[in-house]
Amino acid sequence: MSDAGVVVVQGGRVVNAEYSEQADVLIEGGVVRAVGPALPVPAGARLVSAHGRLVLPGGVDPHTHMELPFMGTRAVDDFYQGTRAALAGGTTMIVDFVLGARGISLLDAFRTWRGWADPNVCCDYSLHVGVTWWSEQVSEEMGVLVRSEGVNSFKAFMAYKEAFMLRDPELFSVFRRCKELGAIAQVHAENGDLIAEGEKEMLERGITGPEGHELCRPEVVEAEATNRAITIAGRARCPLYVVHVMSKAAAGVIARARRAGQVVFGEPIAAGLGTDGTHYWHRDWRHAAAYVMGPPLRPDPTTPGYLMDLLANDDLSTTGTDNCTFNACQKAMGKDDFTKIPNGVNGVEDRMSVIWERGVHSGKMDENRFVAVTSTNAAKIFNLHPRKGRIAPGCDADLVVWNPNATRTISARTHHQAVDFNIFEGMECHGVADVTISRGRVVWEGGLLAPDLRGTGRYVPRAAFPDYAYQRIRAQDQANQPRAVEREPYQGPVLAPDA
Ligand SMILES: NC(=O)NCCC(=O)O
Ligand SMILES: [Zn+2]
Repeated sequence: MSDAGVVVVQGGRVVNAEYSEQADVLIEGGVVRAVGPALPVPAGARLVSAHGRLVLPGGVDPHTHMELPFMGTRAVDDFYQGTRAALAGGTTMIVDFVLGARGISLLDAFRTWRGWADPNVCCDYSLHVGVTWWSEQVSEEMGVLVRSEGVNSFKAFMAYKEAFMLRDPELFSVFRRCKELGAIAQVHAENGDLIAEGEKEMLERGITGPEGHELCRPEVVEAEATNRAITIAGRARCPLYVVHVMSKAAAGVIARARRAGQVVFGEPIAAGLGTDGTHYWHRDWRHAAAYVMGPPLRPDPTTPGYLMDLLANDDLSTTGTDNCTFNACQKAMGKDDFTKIPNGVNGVEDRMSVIWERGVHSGKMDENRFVAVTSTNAAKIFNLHPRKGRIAPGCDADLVVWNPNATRTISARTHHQAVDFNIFEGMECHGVADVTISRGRVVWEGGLLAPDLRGTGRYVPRAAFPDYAYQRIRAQDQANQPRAVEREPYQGPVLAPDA
């Protein structure tokens, strides 16, 4: 099942973000060579039937945290198991985050993450880099990362006060540096000071369970920070990408900014589109703790549908997962104090099916919009397009034979992730990956993963100044240049300042 020679995907409906067509796809050497009706089949080619199926670009998950060291432990889905699971769900590329501690060289942290990922990834991957502190050194290293290491996106945190949080002037400096370098600024938008105060208040009130996690960081805490980040990025005239948009209020802030012409992109995640924060009030502590992530899922049950509406109409742009998984014993580090529950949930395996079910099967978006929000838009924003997120001659042969009529029921008992819980447990989804092809190899077929996938993925460098973001930024800079007013010099008396 894992041959990487010539493959012909026959008889499917090829779906790109702009249009769909009935066509075969000829793959050779890991690259799409031809797309068209009734293509001649080269001798010895492997045939993959897509009759009655859709052929989609493989999913690009722009937000994962495989084996992240975090909150005193380490995420259990590592680069191997996490990317295997991605392939089983139809995702063929992830973009993970380098997150070094304060004071750590960004370059050293980047090399550490490459060391973890390169020998283990089962699909292609790239790396955003977190800027968790600010200095001349950080500024210089951002330049090296862009020029020499193929990084074009940097994430700043407005939360995690004791660990990663930056203050407004630091955010401004990071965003300005991103602008100079042609990078995309990313932000985790929550007000870290208010969260810290809220945590104290909840614990003082005797609220120690997972519900305290949401109560101390309600929607307004996310919306305020989202608005502040957009304001600061606007002043830095830098494109901004807001990761994990979890609330109606924050999504509304992004929608308004986009309608006012700002270059800002919002990323809801599978968790926020597929489930909600009522679980924090579940009587079973382990169940409730499994949903703890930041920003939290929202208890308003209309939130997932609302976020999907905004995703469908382009107020929101991409979908990630923030996949960052912890087992029961790790979550139990916070059994007496919700502030110690490691933050994070699953999603990398189920994102495509959850979005198909809630987005396409529900009638909110069509198959082309599905492709846009699961691969193409992320590929455009992070300068991977058309290599990723598109099926056309010259593109990487990362694609999925998608069965829109089949269903599967999500469960931790059957998923391929390392984590012992699934936040979508019991959800029946239409939309199933029948076959996944990664770098021209059939890696998932008939419910089985190829056995020899470890280390077969590659690091994908990304060039600076993606047109999708920077064309408009350049034009706006040109159009909005501040100009001094030409005046006759003032000729009147001038008061001498007091000595
Ligand atoms: N989101 C979350 O809860 N965990 C991963 C780290 C982060 O992205 O904030
Ligand atoms: Zn994250």
